[in-house]
Formats: sequence, C-alpha cells, structure tokens
Amino acid sequence: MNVKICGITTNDAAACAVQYGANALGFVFANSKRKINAEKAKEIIDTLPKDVMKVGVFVNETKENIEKIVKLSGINIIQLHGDETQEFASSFSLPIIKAFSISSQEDLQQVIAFPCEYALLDSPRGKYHGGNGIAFNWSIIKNYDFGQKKIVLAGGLNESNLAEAIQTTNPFMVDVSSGVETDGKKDLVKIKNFLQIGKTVHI
Ligand SMILES: O=C(O)c1ccccc1NCC(=O)[C@H](O)[C@H](O)COP(=O)(O)O
Repeated sequence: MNVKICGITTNDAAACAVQYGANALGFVFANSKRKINAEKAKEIIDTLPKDVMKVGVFVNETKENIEKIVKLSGINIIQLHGDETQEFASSFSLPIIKAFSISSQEDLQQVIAFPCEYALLDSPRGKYHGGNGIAFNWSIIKNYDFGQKKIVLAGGLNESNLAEAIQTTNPFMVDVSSGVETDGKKDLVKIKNFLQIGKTVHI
C-alpha cells in the first residue's frame, strides 16, 4: 500500500518516514499547527529520495503564492484542501490531489467530476480544514467505482484502524497526520508502526 505521512516539519520525521517506506510526504502551507515555511520545507525536501512524492498542502491559497512556494520549496504535487474550483485546479501543470469531505454517498459524485489525478477523501472539517484526527464512515466508499481516480484515504487513521481501513476501502494510498503524533508532535515509533502495517496488510 502507498503511504503518505502528512504534516512533516522536521528532518527526523521525514528521515524516519522514508526509512520505513513512505511514498509521499506532506508539507502544510496553510493555517495549521503543522504549518511549515518554504525554506524549511526545501531543507527537508533536498534530503529526500527522488521517488518520494513531495506534497504541498494549501487551503484557498492564491495561484501566485502556490507557484512561489512550489519554486522555493521543491514540492512536486499540489494538494488543494479548501474550496478550490475545478478551473483553479486545472490551471496548474503539477499533479493535483484534491481533498473532499465525505459524510454521505452524495459527496462522491463531485469526486468523479473533479479534474485531478488524486482524490483525497477526508472527514468533514473540524477546527482546521484537515489534520483533525477524525475518521469518516468508510462504508460510504466501500465498493464505489471511482473510475481512473487514485483514491487517497485520509482522516483519523492510526496503527489500530489502518488494516481495517485498507481492507474496507482498498485505496490507492493512505494518508495520516494526527495518528502518528504524540502531544501534537510527530512520533517516530508511531510513524514506523503505521508504515509497517501499511506495507504488510493484505487486502
Ligand atoms: O494537517 C493539517 O494540519 C492540515 C491543515 C489544514 C489543511 C490540511 C491539513 N492536512 C491535510 C492532510 O492531508 C491530513 O493528513 C489529513 O487531513 C488527515 O489528517 P489526520 O486525520 O490528522 O490523519
């Protein structure tokens, strides 16, 4: 299973995630307790292997600022986690991960229609637009045909529920932030455990 560890702010957390096989690391440039600036993100990204996806997370940010941060930091995928339009998403040359809040089957139609390579399915917004540590009802997407969209399952995943989440939804990738933290900081043991489960679980 592909695994994205989101909300990376330190070299240690990035190195640990890469060591245990993370496929993607997320850097949050939006209002968040995990917010990072482009310079620090670049310092971390410069240490990462080529094949690890470097995802920049944005919420209702301007195109100009996103492009500035892309250039400064070296991120190579843009995650739009706000109310961005289809037109806005289509205006970038980098691959797009569009985040969707899922609370019922009706929310799934917009996922298919949206012009993005990856659709990140998350729980409804809490204090922040994302990274709230709350799972949605996975049965909503069980056996749903998303066509060519690569589904990234997010929201409240942790080492206790990851295997069940993957077996229920069979996504392209799983994404975690709060579930690999202790007291609001990335926990290297939890990152390792999460990745070991993600890499070995049978679907
Ligand atoms: O992580 C944040 O703090 C954040 C803030 C604002 C917008 C998006 C954010 N995170 C995006 C992610 O991809 C998270 O990993 C995803 O929402 C799942 O988070 P969690 O439920 O904490 O595992």
